[in-house]
Amino acid sequence: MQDSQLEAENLHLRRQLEALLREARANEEKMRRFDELEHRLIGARSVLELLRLLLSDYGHAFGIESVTLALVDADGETGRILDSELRDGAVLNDLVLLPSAAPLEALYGTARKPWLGRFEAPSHARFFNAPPRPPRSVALLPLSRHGELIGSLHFGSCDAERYDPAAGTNLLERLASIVAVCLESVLNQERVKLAGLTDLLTGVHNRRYLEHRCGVEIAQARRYKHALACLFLDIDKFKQINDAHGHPAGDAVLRAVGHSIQSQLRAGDTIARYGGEEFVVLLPQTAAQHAREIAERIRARIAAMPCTADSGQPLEVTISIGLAMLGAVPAGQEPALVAAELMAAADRALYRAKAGGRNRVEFEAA
Ligand SMILES: Nc1nc2c(ncn2[C@@H]2O[C@H](COP(=O)(O)OP(=O)(O)OP(=O)(O)O)[C@@H](O)[C@H]2O)c(=O)[nH]1
Repeated sequence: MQDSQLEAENLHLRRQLEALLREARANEEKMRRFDELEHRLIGARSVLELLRLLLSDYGHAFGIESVTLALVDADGETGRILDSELRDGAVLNDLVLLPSAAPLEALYGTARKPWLGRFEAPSHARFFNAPPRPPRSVALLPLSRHGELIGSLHFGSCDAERYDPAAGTNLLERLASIVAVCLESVLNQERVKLAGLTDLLTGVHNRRYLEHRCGVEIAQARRYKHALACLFLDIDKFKQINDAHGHPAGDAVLRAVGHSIQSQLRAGDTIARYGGEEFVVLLPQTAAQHAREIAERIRARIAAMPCTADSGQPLEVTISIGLAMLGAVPAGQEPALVAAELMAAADRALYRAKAGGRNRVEFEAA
């Protein structure tokens, strides 16, 4: 073989070796980033921290244009957990809550393996929440725990070749297992936390949560000079309902009233059962006139709400509402004291609503 031929071959081999080394280094770097993210996922302390890592940091670290997540939420509990975590009506656009696992079962079949390939709008679009540009290739990862599909993680790329059906899926399967365990763990933690702050009968928050929330809302209202309205709501002649139709009928009325009030509030508002047949609502960033309208609407809806006892007898359910607005607060005043005064003012207004004939709204400046 001639020297020049040997030299050319040598050069070619060297280039090949360099390319392999570059690829090995890139893979090593990818593994390092993967390990780092894996550690952060495992260390996530709240559902929001975990979702941020997955839906935002993961895409940035690996240059993935679109990362979305679907979670099965059959009883609505995950939605409630997220509502209590997300403040001021914030939403997570890249998260879809599914009322059942059926769409995921249809997607993954019994194999429940990651699916890699071209984006197919009819079956994949619902998992990508209308991104600015539809992805060209996707990786769809089933998330299972104890044999049940609990969700699905989706990566979308503008590069049509990025997620190749022939590529190995070991790393993605490992990621899916870790994400499923982490999600289950943080959701369980939040469930326990929420249970301690929820009224078991009505499913709305309890007084303990209200006291904490009221402090937060007052601090925010003072810092940003926002209005804060407080409603004290009490079911009228509730004792008569219990006495005439029994305690279970009374419980059903409490649940229906709690549900009706909640359904009329915005995501950033707070409703809590204060005790017995009393509820408190906090309306941040709501001026007096608007708060009056909301209170009046809640009152009217409940008065019109169809309610029947087990015997089939119609029940007349009405509520009285006291409304108070957070007034000017002297600097340095204890938030707990301010909260107590605000609720006391709403309670005084409620007393007047009762004395004035019930099924009405009364106002009192705090
Ligand atoms: N069913 C049921 N009743 C409850 C619960 N908690 C408190 N109560 C009842 O709520 C009733 C409250 O009665 P009162 O405070 O006299 O008030 P009221 O009959 O609503 O009368 P006004 O408020 O003046 O219109 C009592 O009979 C309590 O036993 C509960 O969790 N379930």
